[in-house]
Amino acid sequence: MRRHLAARGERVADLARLLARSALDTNPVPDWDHVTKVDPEAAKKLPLLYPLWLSETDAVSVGGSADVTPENTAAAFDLLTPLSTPVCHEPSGADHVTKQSHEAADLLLVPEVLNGDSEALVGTLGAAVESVREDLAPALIDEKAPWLPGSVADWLANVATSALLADAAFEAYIVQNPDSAAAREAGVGSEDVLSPGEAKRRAMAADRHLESEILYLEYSGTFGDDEAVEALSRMDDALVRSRVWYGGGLSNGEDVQAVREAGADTVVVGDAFHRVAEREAEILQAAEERLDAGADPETIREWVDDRVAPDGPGARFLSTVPGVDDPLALACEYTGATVRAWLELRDRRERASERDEGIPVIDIQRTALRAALAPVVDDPDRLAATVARAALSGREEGVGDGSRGSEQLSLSLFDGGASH
Ligand SMILES: CC(C)=CCC/C(C)=C/CC/C(C)=C/CC/C(C)=C/COP(=O)(O)OP(=O)(O)O
Ligand SMILES: O=P(O)(O)OC[C@@H](O)CO
Repeated sequence: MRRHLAARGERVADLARLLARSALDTNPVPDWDHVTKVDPEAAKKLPLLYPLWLSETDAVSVGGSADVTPENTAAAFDLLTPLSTPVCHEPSGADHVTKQSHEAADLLLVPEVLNGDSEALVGTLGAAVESVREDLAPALIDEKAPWLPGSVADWLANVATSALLADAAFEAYIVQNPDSAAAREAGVGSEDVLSPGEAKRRAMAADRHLESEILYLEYSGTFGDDEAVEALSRMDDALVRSRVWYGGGLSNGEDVQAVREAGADTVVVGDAFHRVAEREAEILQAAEERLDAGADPETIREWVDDRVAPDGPGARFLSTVPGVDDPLALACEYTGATVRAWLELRDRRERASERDEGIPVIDIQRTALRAALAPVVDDPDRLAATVARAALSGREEGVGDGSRGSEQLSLSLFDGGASH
């Protein structure tokens, strides 16, 4: 009888939780399964056909804790805004939010670190709110309605600041790898790492008091394993509103499954994505030496299949995406398309140089690049032009049309080869 009652009590509790989490779900952050974090610093490269790989993820988040600047953030947004996938902005410095980032991002993610120094909890946030209220918002109002009287413009800037904060999603971070750049940035030392019970209690405070849209368990660079699973399991029953995100060291399906089963709503993958670009640079360099520009797709495909391994970066990244059934086959397909597109772009660039056109112009119509991108975005012309322009741009310069140069692609046509 007691067992029966206990079972009934559990069912009622489950139902209450379900109601609290679904019917009454007021959290504006979508319940994404998989987010890819793109670090804008130049050392973190993107695969040439990054839109293909990113078409598998539910959302992209632009941000990093070291060497991020307003300029490299803007350059990353230039590459990513033509994607059909939502793109979030996760600033780590007060000056990272600019007019351009504000216009480009679908969602602003605001980190607040629960186990770091007070700078990382509210200090940087305070500086950012001040800069939005006193600089960014007045500049936006002035641009849209320069004729408004000063007092009205000031009132509107106040309203705009509140709107920006109301639309943002706050991330309550628990930073658990003291050896990471994120921990250094947030003042988290080894003594600040939380036990699963402490993590749960701070998560409950963030959920119910701070009303954080996201509770982010962060092991940046290393997999949290049993300790992370334990913390997530404890949080799972305890939170009512926050989405639970896990990030750190994910590069295979088993680890993703473990943290999702423990209660992570969303997994975040960073390094495993950037490693795809590192391997790609090697493959493309080899392709330049071994394959003709006019090699047929079948020959390219066979050549690529010999070089893409089940434990290589492409298959590993894709194995972190729930719903990708055959990561190796997809990695071979995307790498094959990349080799084709790259050999063709190089060929077109060489011909343009032979014609001595000064700044080489590549017509993206009828290219393998455009054909590869067409199935994954709404506007393949714009995206193919963006990718070709980024591949053509030098390390520091644009291509003479006012666009910013990009240092992020795995390789550059400007210096005639892979950048590694
Ligand atoms: C614009 C508004 C309203 C607010 C922004 C307020 C800001 C910038 C808060 C940042 C506070 C801060 C310094 C957080 C540091 C922790 C952090 C952002 C970790 C995430 O870094 P990752 O990019 O995940 O780490 P890795 O670079 O190690 O991958
Ligand atoms: O780079 P990794 O280790 O995948 O970590 C992802 C993310 O949580 C970092 O903020």
